Amino acid sequence: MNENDITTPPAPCAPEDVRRIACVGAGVIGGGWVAHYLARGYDVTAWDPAPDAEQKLRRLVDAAWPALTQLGLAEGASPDRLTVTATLEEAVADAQFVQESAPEKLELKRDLLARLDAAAPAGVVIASSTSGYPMTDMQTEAADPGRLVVGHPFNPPYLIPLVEVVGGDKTAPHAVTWASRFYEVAGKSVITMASEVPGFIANRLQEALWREALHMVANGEATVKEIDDSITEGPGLRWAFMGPMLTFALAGGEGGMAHMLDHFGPSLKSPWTRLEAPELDKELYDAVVAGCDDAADGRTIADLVAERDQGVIDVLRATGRLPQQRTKEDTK
Ligand SMILES: NC(=O)C1=CN([C@@H]2O[C@H](COP(=O)(O)OP(=O)(O)OC[C@H]3O[C@@H](n4cnc5c(N)ncnc54)[C@H](O)[C@@H]3O)[C@@H](O)[C@H]2O)C=CC1
Ligand SMILES: C[N+](C)(C)CC(=O)CC(=O)[O-]
Repeated sequence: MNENDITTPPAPCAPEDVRRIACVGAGVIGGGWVAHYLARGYDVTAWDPAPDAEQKLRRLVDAAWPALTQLGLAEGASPDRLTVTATLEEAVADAQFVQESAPEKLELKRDLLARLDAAAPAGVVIASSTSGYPMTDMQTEAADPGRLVVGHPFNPPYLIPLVEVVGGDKTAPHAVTWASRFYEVAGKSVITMASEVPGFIANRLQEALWREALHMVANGEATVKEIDDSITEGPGLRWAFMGPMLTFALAGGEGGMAHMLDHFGPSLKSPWTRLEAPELDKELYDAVVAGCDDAADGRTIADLVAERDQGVIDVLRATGRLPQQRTKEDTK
């Protein structure tokens, strides 16, 4: 959308000045957002139509609080700063940011986002936690679609840092910029996507793995336990600190990603997955090699190998699969 076509007013306050957040839909993810925002010292209003929603929400926050306390609470943070309202309108009336986390049903999201848009103060950015719907498909009923963005979290939002932010065709670019900055200020790690793609980035990757796993179970090729062990005892150990691209660059030894592609590129055509492999043409080859160089950010292959090896040892230790490191004091 052209910035000149935008009628969406700017947000009434800067991302740094937000104090009051509304969370609409308070199940697994909405409740997790509530816990996160409370721990970061915000005042939170929540609304959820389920009759037992308030008890469930308060139980979720209480259960999360010890972990959040361990991580370090913001000054003044308290579960007492949560207000559960009787109506959606009350929840958002005074909000400076709205996070929608209602069930993953397109019609429901369309109607709810339109209701939130009608009730929230002008310009306030409204983010949807959707796991995969493009905002273009959800913003169809809203009077001001310009302030609607996707803010896709990971479970539980109070511990997993990533939020993927992206707008739809009718989202004002300034709303996307505002939301990304807001999430950073609120302690999240943000990827602002340049364009919409269903499932965003991380869920497309997770879903590919998940579909392949389901095919293997359905065909009797692997058990559920073998699938889980193959990740927790294998690649999952590396993915906690190094993504799949740089990890595979190290499979190319001193030749890095270029050698990895020369060596293993042909196996893209082997029947290793049920997904169709993309053509490994020069453009893709160069983009992957250059992307790895960018991600390495000046670190040599030797630096990355040392980093990976230490990371795997740290993860093995942290998950109780290696003895905790003993200090000289312990061994006296
Ligand atoms: N569960 C997960 O791991 C993740 C879920 N998400 C997304 O978060 C959103 C919520 O999912 P969950 O929390 O898992 O679902 P959930 O089923 O745990 O919670 C949904 C909540 O929405 C409430 N609700 C029902 N109708 C509503 C309405 N019209 N307006 C407002 N609230 C309504 C329900 O009472 C329930 O408490 C979905 O869009 C989902 O795709 C995103 C990331 C991870
Ligand atoms: C299962 N899920 C598709 C709803 C998962 C997510 O959207 C993100 C996550 O927490 O992995």
